[in-house]
Amino acid sequence: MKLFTTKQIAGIDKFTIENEPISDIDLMERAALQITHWLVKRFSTEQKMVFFAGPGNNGGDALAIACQLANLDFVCEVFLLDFGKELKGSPAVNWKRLEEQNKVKLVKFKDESGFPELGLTDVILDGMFGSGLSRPLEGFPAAIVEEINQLENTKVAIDIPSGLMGEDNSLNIPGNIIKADFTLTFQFPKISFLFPENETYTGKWEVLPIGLHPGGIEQTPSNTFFIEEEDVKKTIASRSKFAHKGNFGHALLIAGSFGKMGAAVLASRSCLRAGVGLLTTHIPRLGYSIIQTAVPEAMTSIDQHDAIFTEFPDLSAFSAIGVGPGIDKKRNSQKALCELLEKAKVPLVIDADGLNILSENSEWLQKLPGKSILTPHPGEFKRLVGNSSNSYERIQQQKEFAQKYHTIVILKGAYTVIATPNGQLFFNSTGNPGMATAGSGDTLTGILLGLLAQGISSEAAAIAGVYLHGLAGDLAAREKSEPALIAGDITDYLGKAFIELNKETN
Ligand SMILES: NC(=O)C1=CN([C@@H]2O[C@H](COP(=O)(O)OP(=O)(O)OC[C@H]3O[C@@H](n4cnc5c(N)ncnc54)[C@H](O)[C@@H]3O)[C@@H](O)[C@H]2O)[C@@H](O)CC1
Ligand SMILES: Nc1ncnc2c1ncn2[C@@H]1O[C@H](COP(=O)(O)OP(=O)(O)O)[C@@H](O)[C@H]1O
Ligand SMILES: [K+]
Repeated sequence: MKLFTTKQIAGIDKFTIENEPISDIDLMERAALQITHWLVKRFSTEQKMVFFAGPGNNGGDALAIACQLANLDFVCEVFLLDFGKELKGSPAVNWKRLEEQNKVKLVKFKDESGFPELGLTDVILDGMFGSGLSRPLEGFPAAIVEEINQLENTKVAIDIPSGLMGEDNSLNIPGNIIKADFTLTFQFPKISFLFPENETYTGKWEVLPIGLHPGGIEQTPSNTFFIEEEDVKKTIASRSKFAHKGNFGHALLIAGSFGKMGAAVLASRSCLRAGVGLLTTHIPRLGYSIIQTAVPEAMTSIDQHDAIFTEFPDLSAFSAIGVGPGIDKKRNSQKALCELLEKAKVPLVIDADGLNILSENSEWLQKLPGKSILTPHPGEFKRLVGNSSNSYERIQQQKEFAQKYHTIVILKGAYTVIATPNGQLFFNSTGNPGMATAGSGDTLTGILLGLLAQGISSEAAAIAGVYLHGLAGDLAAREKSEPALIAGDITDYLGKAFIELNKETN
């Protein structure tokens, strides 16, 4: 799914109005109805619905929802922020409809002194500002936001919490943004919802489709995407009846050191489960019996060193190479990594200590084989790329880095972001907080390596790998719970993730 800026979404709204065609007021009614349905399912008519409406279409939505709910026997009150200007267009039509309906208490107020007393169970609907917000809130509307944020009542934001920008909030004033429990957003997730620091404003968010015109969506260019099932299905081909293991690549994984052999085991297992034909795991001498026992399907390549990575086998047999999980950063390992970068002719997946070594030797980044994949978590990213003051800035840095070094950067998190060398960004839609557990990054490295080794392009392997990793985590969490989920479960559920992906195709 393409993701758009709020400005682009306004353009798609306009396109829909002109080309469906549908009147502005009917589109607003359709959007409002989606929210009304959601509210009716969640709340009872015993709870009063208190709306705060602004001067634009977001306010217009609030008025339309109030009208619809009142017709369904909900007690509603509307408080309209009065900026001294008459309402125009659809918001004005909806205000008139409410006056004529005569079921909803309507109040206009100009300053904080007009702020109402609320009952404990009243639900607050925030329809003050939506995607038309042009600058951070200040003065009267900011004071109302502050009052609302102090209340314990359940708060539902219409389209976007008032005060929050759809993309860049670096210059915003944190106290002047509504902190909602739920945000019901129209048609597309707003990009700012995907950043961890904005969870406090959006609460749980849901996308409600409002039937925007497919032609408008198609013709609006975007280089930012939300990864969904259909983006991944096309990457995972079904196997020929006559397939043999030689058809699915030979991966080399360099992982583990004394005390960290688990990383090599986790990554090896998930590489195999991702469907690779052959896997050779290169490990220090003392890890030999561990890997042979824990992962009998893998062949081994044994380092001359007992405890760390200092050399690698002849590379000619391998279709992709993974390096980093648990390798430590000793001087000889650094040297070996540098040599690997110089000799490798196939894409690498570099994770964990592999990335930390690169951070300490940034001039080696020039040596990366084209279309290699780097998988930093935010701490590794900071060491590799530098500081950033917020997530929006960080993904700009990520984009530049991927372009500069012609590499794919996977910044791991709740909404993992993939940056490609051609300037595109892909946000992942799967995964859960149960995956915040030791070793779950190692399993991702294994999956990426397994896909890459099968000849899947680096971009497609990154997108599919991240999605499948999250999906396996989601399926595992369903049965194991989030707290009890451990990294190995992700690997164990990878099979179910492939089946789930296939299910829809048939
Ligand atoms: N036909 C459409 O375009 C649709 C729009 N929809 C709704 O319309 C919203 C966007 O509506 P609008 O473009 O009217 O914008 P908003 O309703 O978000 O706000 C625009 C108004 O707020 C004022 N404003 C902006 N920033 C301000 C600030 N910092 N302080 C004080 N005033 C400020 C503007 O001057 C303008 O009067 C969406 O979020 C969504 O809720 C939905 O009804 C779906 C259809
Ligand atoms: N809250 C979360 N929601 C979804 N996925 C998560 C969450 N927390 C962590 N993950 C995923 O788990 C993995 C953690 O990787 P990493 O931090 O490298 O762990 P480790 O170093 O222990 O292997 C990443 O793929 C990340 O996207
Ligand atoms: K809002």
